[in-house]
Amino acid sequence: MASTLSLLATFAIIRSTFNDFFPKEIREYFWRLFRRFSSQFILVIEESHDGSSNHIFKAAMAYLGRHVLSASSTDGSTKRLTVGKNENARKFTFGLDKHSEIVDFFHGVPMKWKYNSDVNSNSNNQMTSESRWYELSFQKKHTEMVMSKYLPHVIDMAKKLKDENRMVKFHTIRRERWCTNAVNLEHPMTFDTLAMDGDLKKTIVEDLNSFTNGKDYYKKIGKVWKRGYLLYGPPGTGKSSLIAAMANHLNFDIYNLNLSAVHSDSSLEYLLLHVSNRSILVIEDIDCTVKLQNREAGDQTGSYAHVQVTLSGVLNAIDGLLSCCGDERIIVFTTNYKDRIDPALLRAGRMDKHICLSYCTFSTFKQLAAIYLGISNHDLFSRIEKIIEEIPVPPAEVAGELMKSKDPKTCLEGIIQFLESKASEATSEMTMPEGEDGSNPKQEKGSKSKASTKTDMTNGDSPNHNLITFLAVGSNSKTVGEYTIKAELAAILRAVLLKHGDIVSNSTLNSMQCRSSLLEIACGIIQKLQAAKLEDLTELELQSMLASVSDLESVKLQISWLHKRLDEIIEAVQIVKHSSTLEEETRKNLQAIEMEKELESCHTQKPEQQKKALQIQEKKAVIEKLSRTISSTEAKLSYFHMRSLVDGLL
Ligand SMILES: Nc1ncnc2c1ncn2[C@@H]1O[C@H](COP(=O)(O)OP(=O)(O)OP(=O)(O)O)[C@@H](O)[C@H]1O
Repeated sequence: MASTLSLLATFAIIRSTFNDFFPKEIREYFWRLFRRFSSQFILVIEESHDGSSNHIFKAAMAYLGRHVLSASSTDGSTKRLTVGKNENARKFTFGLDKHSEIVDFFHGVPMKWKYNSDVNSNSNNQMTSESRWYELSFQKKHTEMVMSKYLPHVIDMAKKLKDENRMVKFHTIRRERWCTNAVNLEHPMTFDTLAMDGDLKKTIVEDLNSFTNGKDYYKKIGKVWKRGYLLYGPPGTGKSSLIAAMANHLNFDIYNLNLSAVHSDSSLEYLLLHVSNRSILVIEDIDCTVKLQNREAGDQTGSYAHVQVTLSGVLNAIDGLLSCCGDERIIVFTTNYKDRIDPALLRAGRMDKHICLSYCTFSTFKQLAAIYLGISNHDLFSRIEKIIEEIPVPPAEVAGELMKSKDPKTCLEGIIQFLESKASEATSEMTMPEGEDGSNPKQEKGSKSKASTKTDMTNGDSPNHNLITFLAVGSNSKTVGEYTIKAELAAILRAVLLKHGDIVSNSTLNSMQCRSSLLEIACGIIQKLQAAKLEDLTELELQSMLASVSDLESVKLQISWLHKRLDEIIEAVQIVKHSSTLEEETRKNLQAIEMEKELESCHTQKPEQQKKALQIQEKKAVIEKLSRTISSTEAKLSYFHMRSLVDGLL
């Protein structure tokens, strides 16, 4: 490379001497002659091409913008560069100044770039336009390589640089359309400042990187280049922060889709068709949209009655044909209550990764202390470790406490005080009498205790490890055999073990605490069924129970009998729904017969009378068929109407 540079420098000196001694016309004659025999090739890349802007010119501008600083000048002279930054760019952009040259080495081959510009003026010597072009010169023998490799490389790199340098935008909805003026997302959260347990952060980053580098892979397997993440966990555990970190890491825009601001599936469709590639579509608090299913079934009551988006509209957005209209897209659902989400949304292939964000563990606390106070250890850490593992406190609350003082000792003492007061609150709640349903009235519904939200990341295809529930062993717990379980469920567990044996003995979870938790979930489901009548249960509730049972089965709990019973109950609930439709149909047919009869009596002409009589006969046949279906569905239902939903299970 050094010898090439000195050659270029010598060439430049000869050229300048030549310019001093010969007039322009002679110089140009010599240059033409020289070029004819020269082994050099020059590509002229003009700003516009065939009347529109030249893609290669723009790419060259962006590419050289990055390389000008490190590239060599052709003759060792000072490089003249331009520098600028526009509002939507993250960094400065550099460029070659007029008539400047640089050499870029591609696989060791020198590529000489020169930037030119010329002002076009009219007869009054007024400037009308400016022509700009690059000259790329290289040795003729490299022509093939330049065309097939170097120019595509310039274009690819330019695209990457442009993506890297653009500001991340945050798009919101206004009147069922994306706002035209998206704001810059200046959220400072990155994966460096996000505190997370164990390897979870590394796993997420690797997953994102392999997704963005996976264009060819997705093409090869015939799958749309998109990825779905479900982020779940209690409030303040970092779901929104994780989304911001993802967007900053990938430099992807965020499209915040607030479903309650969308009033029809067609508006949803429109919005999704106008989400750009390389973006993250966020649907927060998806558990609220579970109501979608009820709306489909005609439930227009409640706080979601005004929302018209249906479940199938949302499903179509995730994995229907609509989802194919775009590339390199990420869809993120967030929820505080995973168990309230419609199981259809969680089915394999829809949400590829389920990420649980949990309460603050000691490891998360240490990361937060390093971020906020810049300390990796302190004498007070051991006290914090003891308390923090015992109580559910979201990272957001710990972060709030860490901001109260910059002095580590004062701040950590404040945190200890804060955690201790939380612990004493929790103790007083534990000793309060339980509500009718056995729940602690003070504890937020759906929230789990600490161990139940242990951070984990599971594949959407194998939902399981999020079942571990923390068991408060105390006055509310009882031991049945080797297992400790909520006192109110002890009788059910005893009956289950008696009838089905040790259903947890083959479980993939080994500790007694985890096994007890699995049994507690199963018994909780049985308890709900035991207390309910068929008409009390919605299909949604039952599907959610079924999802939990499937999760339990995936960790080898032997409860196929409970699975089968839930399937039967769901079928019965569907029959109830169906039978009311059948009854409605029968009523309509009866009404129609009455009308036909009246019309029949009005007609004096025989053919008309015969026609009406025929129509009446047809309607009667339909009614007969309907009543046969109704009585067979009633027979099926009577099984559950006459006995408990768990009859024969215990
Ligand atoms: N894991 C974390 N690491 C660092 N900071 C965090 C973390 N979790 C929460 N925080 C801090 O708490 C604030 C609130 O957290 P965030 O909004 O991300 O929680 P969330 O889970 O999205 O809550 P919600 O369910 O209420 O929307 C963040 O702005 C951040 O400062």
